[in-house]
Amino acid sequence: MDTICISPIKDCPRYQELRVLYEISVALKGSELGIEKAFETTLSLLKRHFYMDKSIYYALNDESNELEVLSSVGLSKRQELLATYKVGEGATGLCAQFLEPVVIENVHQNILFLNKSCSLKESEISYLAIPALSQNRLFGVLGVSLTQKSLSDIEEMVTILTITASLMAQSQQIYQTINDEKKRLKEEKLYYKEEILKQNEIIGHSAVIQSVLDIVGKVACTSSTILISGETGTGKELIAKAIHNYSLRKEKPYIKLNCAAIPENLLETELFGHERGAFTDAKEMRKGRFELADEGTLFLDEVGDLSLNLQAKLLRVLQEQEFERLGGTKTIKVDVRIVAATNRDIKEMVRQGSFREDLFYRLNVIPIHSPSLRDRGDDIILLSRYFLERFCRRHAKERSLMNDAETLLKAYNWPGNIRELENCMERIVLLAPSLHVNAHVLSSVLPAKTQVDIKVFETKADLEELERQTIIKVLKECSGIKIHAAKKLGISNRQIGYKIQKFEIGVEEYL
Ligand SMILES: Nc1ncnc2c1ncn2[C@@H]1O[C@H](COP(=O)(O)OP(=O)(O)OP(=O)(O)O)[C@@H](O)[C@H]1O
Repeated sequence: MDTICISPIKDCPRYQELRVLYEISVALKGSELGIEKAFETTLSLLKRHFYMDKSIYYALNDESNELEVLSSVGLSKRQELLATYKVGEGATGLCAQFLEPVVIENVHQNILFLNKSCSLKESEISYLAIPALSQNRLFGVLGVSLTQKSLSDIEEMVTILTITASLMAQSQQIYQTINDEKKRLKEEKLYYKEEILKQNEIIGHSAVIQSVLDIVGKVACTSSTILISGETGTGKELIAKAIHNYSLRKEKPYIKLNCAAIPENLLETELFGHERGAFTDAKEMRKGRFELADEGTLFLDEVGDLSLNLQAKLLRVLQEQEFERLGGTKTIKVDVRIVAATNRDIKEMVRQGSFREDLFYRLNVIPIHSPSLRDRGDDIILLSRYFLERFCRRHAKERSLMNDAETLLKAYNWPGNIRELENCMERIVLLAPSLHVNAHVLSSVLPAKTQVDIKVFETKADLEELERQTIIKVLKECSGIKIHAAKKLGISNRQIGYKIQKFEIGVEEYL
């Protein structure tokens, strides 16, 4: 009987080469996680399979235009450092310059083989330098030293090494892209972190804001409930964040709920969450803000807008720190610090019966009043400069306030407080036609009814008149009490006394 003898495919030399290339592609697949290990495995596979003396991958340093060893098998660390080639220098450099393989058949007799690493051995015969290209761009050079035992067909070897070098270049390209992206994201994260920190900074030297910060410092580390009152835009939320950031809960969640921004029928779900199927649209269970804020701080903004029904529910949570999700029966216990805020006159609401007295006392354990901007004296200037600088940076512009503009800022009433000032400074940065912003330009970005007649600011006398008017206005507001007016204007008692005398203001009129 005839027997058919098929030689095993493993014995075929082509099979072995393809097998090595396959193993190399597998090794390089994981290179986006760390290129060193993948390249080392690749170079080891080449060295072992083709009986090479050394296999080296040089990466092109775009800045220095030099080829530096990224990975090698057969070189010591010191030799790796020595083996740096300029583009065009020696066989490795020429390969990078002409983007073509360079073959040195006898390394012992060829001046192009520079042996900068001082690692040449007797057993080495030839050297091949292959450009590592990806999308026609040079990423490095693959250099190998062949021995007597290495494959005899140089052309075949060049083909295999060209495929390998191209795979290595592709891996390097992917790795570099991922690394560049990671670096960019890291820098961006740092930038936003700093921006957020800066935006949370409470700016102000006035006595009124310093006393607020004093209270914040004292109560932040306790778990007491805090009620922040004050006009809109005075920084109540900023104070709430500062309380959280200075507290022992700072690593835990800070959750905000604006009670006025959510429709009454949804507010309960927002606060306490709901079980699956609690109502038609409740496809999944959802945690409410109380649960999300567990171990952290819950900021209830515009708490004065809560309905009486929800006030009763809130009171229960505050008393017992427990509640049930909508449609649920399980009682959930939480440890939440409440900071509430309102721009309404809550005491008046209690008197009128629209706010529960018991809830008011529960919330008002530590009252903090956020002062209006017009009561912060020179903080107006401090804050304007701060916002101006911030928006200049953001919009890459340069603007500065002239003296008459700053005087006008202090004279203006700021009904929208710091938020209004902030918006005003952004408008100035975007709209002011020139670097130096004067009162005329400033008045054009303030609300129409407050715009100041430009003529007022034509001379020094005009400015003094504005100052006189401002002092009279504040004196009237303070019923002629100089010490109060001085505080409000952010000047000393002596200064106000001097100005009253200078402008011949009859204080008695206002007493
Ligand atoms: N002292 C301050 N320093 C720097 N920025 C401030 C200061 N106070 C307030 N701001 C800024 O003013 C804007 C309004 O502040 P915030 O939202 O905290 O006011 P609010 O009193 O909570 O307003 P509302 O009552 O309308 O909710 C924010 O952009 C905030 O960053």
